[in-house]
Amino acid sequence: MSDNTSTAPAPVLFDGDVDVRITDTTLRDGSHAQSHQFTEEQVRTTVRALDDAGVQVIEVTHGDGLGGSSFNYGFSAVDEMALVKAAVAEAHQAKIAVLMLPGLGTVEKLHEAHTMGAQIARIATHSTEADVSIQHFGAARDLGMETVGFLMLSHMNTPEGLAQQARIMVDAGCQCVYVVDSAGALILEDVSDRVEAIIAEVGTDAQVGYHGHQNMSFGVANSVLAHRAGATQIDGSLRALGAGAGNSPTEVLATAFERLGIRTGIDLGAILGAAEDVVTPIIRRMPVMDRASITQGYAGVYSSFLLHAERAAQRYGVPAHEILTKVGEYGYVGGQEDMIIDVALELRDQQTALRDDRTVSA
Ligand SMILES: CC[C@H](O)CC(=O)C(=O)O
Ligand SMILES: [Mn+2]
Repeated sequence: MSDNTSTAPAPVLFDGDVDVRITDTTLRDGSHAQSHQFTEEQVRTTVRALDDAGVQVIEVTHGDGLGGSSFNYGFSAVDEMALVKAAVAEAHQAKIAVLMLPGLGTVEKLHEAHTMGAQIARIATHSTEADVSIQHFGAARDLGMETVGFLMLSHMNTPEGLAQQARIMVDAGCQCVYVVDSAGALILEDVSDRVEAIIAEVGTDAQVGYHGHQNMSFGVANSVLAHRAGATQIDGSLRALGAGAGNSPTEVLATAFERLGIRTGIDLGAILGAAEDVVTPIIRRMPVMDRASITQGYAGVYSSFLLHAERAAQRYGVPAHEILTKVGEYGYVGGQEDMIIDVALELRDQQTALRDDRTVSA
């Protein structure tokens, strides 16, 4: 493992005078809403627009991270390494980040992405499973990459529990730990309490970030509170393009932070243009707050389960929001996508039994 102990000075990661660094994930989390069908040309134009607007980090990979292109998660239209390479070629000031889930993505894939020019490795685990990321942080630091840790479904752990998980990541070489509201389930102090707890644990050993989803419409407000609590890296997505009801819109984050006098280094005119003129025309499915996605926020269900639930709903003739409610009750987490089918079958059987009862008693 690499020599990156928690006694290292706080990482200085930002270029220029910014108070908060925005990472745009249109080309990664947004890939869910696009059913992973981004073309190389779409990646190039989006990166160019984000880079021109002054966004410092742009994430590019399959929606489920490196190695996500598969039967289970959906095949990408274009190999993600080609997309990473294209993004790197278009970015003049922005760094290209890749995300990986240990187990789905491998260290080998990380090496490949680094060879393509990716500079930041974002390693994601469930909010109670940080230990599975240890070797990946070591590998990323050995490659000289900047590192970010994603504690997914952060609502499923307490602030103190999350802080302990953050410590594991930081000791492994993570330079910024994110509170990841994968379900859009956190509301205001739920976020700031978690950010504060992590800061209390990691101090100056690492930064803290926040990644929001819009299922209950709190992405931007939560981001502001996260920043007030000490978070210095915040994620967004143009036009909110992302899983579930989408992510905190990058263009709104930039506008709101500017109004609050919090410097992001982003040019407002340029980012509004990027959202409106570059990304809007290519969107296949605009993320919306509807019955299914709001249910996800309320029930605390992983945002990227939405399309899986909708497909199962169609196939087995049961409502998607009912599937998602049950998935929330059972506490399924990322990686358990196949259980959505089981839930749909369970609901279908219940429906059939109810119908049969009615027929008998009629
Ligand atoms: C693929 C990892 C995951 O979807 C990361 C993320 O964006 C989230 O949990 O919200
Ligand atoms: Mn997400």
